[in-house]
Order: sequence, then structure tokens, then C-alpha cells
Amino acid sequence: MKEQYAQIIEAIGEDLQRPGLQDTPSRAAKAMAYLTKGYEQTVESVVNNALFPSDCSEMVLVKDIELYSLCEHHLLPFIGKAHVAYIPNGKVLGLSKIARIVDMFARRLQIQEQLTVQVAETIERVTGAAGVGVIIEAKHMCMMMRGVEKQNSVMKTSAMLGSFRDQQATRTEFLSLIR
Ligand SMILES: Nc1nc2c(ncn2[C@@H]2O[C@H](COP(=O)(O)OP(=O)(O)OP(=O)(O)O)[C@@H](O)[C@H]2O)c(=O)[nH]1
Ligand SMILES: [Zn+2]
Repeated sequence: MKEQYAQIIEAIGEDLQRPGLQDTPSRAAKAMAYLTKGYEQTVESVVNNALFPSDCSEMVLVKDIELYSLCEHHLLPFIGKAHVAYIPNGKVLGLSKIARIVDMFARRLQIQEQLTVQVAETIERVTGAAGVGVIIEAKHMCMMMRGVEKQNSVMKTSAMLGSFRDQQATRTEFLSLIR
């Protein structure tokens, strides 16, 4: 990627030899590799078997998980937070793993809708939960810095699986807890 970033900088019309830019291609390549490191992770490596037997059948919620992703259309950041809840069904997931699952999918080229569904389906698959709810709210730099240039719009997406889809009371509890 270093070579390609050098080409981009030249295409912009900049002087690659000026001191401030000399190391930029390798820095930018390193940064991009970091921002997309989710491609090198798998659900299994991230969860690391941190699943614990439990007879808890009440809602578990982790809210305000900050996320940084890149939109797949412009490669510009979208930044926001995820709220993730599930109803355990025999086992609970290590708390940090919920945030790690969000990060793994966020650190890829994404659209917000797909990110939301991927997190929900993964929590459901890994835990066998009776229900999962995920809400993501984010601001997209491609809508702020360029294009339509709207500074205050926030995109909210949700994915509701199992009892979160079927039971109004569960969904209402989730929504009131994140408010
Ligand atoms: N649904 C969805 N759209 C997104 C997301 N991130 C960026 N986009 C949109 O992707 C669309 C791409 O539209 P195009 O018309 O192909 O590209 P563009 O000419 O750069 O569009 P503008 O942003 O309207 O200038 C834009 O409407 C973006 O706002 C996302 O996470 N979800
Ligand atoms: Zn975009």
C-alpha cells in the first residue's frame, strides 16, 4: 500500500520529496492497515472461548460502545456508538467480547446497515441467545466533509433478532435502557 499511497500523493499534485511528506506513504499504509485490521480477525479468535454457563435469562446490555469504521463507498470514516443487548439462553459471553465483536466488524470497509446485522447475527450464533438487539448511531464523514455536507444528521440502524423481534416488551425494555 505504501507505493499506492505515494502515487495518490503525487496524483494530488504534492511534492513527495518535501520533508513533511517523505514518510507519509508508509505512515498512511500503516494507518490503513490498522483501520482495516478486522479482516485478519475471526469470530473464534476474538471470542477466545469466553463463554460461561449461566442460568441468567434477563437482558444483558452494553451500551455506548464507540466505533470507528470506514464507509465502503468513499473510504471515509463513520464514527458513532453501538448498543448491544441479548437474552442469554444457558450461557453468557465475556463482557469485553461484545465490544471486540463490534470492533472486528467495524475495522473493515462497511455500510452501517451491514455492520449492525453482522454484530447481531454473530452474538446470536456465538451465544445461542434467545434474542439479540443491536442499535448503531453514527455520523458519516462522507456526508459531512463532502457531498451533501450535512453536519447534524445521524444515521440510526437496528437489527432485532429472536425475542427482540417477536416481543414488544423486550424491544421496549431495550429501547428504554439505552435512552
Ligand atoms: N445506506 C448507506 N449508505 C451509505 C453509507 N455510507 C455512505 N453511504 C452512501 O453511499 C452513497 C453513494 O452514492 P453515490 O451517488 O454512488 O456516490 P456519491 O456521488 O459520492 O454520492 P454523494 O455522497 O451523494 O455525493 C451516498 O448516498 C452515501 O451517503 C452507509 O453506511 N449506508
Ligand atoms: Zn461514504
